[in-house]
Amino acid sequence: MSAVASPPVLKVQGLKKSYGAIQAVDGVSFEVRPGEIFGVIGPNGSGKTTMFNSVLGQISPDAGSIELNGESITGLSPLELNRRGVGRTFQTLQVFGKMSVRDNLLVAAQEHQGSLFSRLFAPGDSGLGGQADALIDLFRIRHVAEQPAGSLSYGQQKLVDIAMAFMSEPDLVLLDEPCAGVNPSLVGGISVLLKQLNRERRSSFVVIEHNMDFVMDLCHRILVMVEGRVLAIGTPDEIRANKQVLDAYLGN
Ligand SMILES: Nc1ncnc2c1ncn2[C@@H]1O[C@H](COP(=O)(O)OP(=O)(O)OP(=O)(O)O)[C@@H](O)[C@H]1O
Repeated sequence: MSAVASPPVLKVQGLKKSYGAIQAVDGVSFEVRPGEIFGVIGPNGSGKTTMFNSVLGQISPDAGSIELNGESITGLSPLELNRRGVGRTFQTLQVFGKMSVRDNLLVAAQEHQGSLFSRLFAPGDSGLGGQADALIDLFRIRHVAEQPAGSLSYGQQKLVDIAMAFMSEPDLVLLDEPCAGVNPSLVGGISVLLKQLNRERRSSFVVIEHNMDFVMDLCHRILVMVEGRVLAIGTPDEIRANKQVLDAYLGN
């Protein structure tokens, strides 16, 4: 009896998005395998965020198809994607400064569960307290859990922000520049955390990041985007040794 291979967690085919004359994403295709940490790198303006936002239902692509675990998710809203097990972080912090760290986590989970008014009311526990506490311990933010998130350092707020994406116990998390603005001393810690989450929860990640050391250390495979197109996909070693990538990006 032959083993049935699992479908890719994420399959993107022929994705296109233009803004007027600017072809921001120009026919991008790739697959993310179950349990994989998949990096996306490329120069500023190469279309990484536009590709991300198209996958996440934030903007409508002009063409292309997107599948999650073998099922089409093309055109689904961010809320529907959350319900299907897709989490995300943004380039900018999404924490509520006046709410405690723990309440930020609870609200994030309630949002994923589809409570549209959850941001308007003080959050109840909704049975999610145990999950929040597990993440608080994993992220080593227990000592600040009851403090207003806005009183934390930027780096600590970034940790809270990342933890929030994991409250819905997602299969797939898309992280948009998790190291942006973070003190170099914390970058290694974020990498360790993401590896631990990947190992223990078996979730797959897509990570956009400019910090090359971080990407090369963290990711199993990396996609290089240039001018809206895929220049290369490969392991960190393959990408480092790729002459086209060196010429177009890494060698600069
Ligand atoms: N809302 C928009 N309106 C018009 N042009 C846009 C819009 N969003 C992105 N673009 C253009 O699309 C191209 C791709 O931008 P995008 O932000 O996706 O690149 P990126 O690789 O994520 O860049 P960065 O690394 O700087 O975040 C750029 O030329 C950008 O100016």
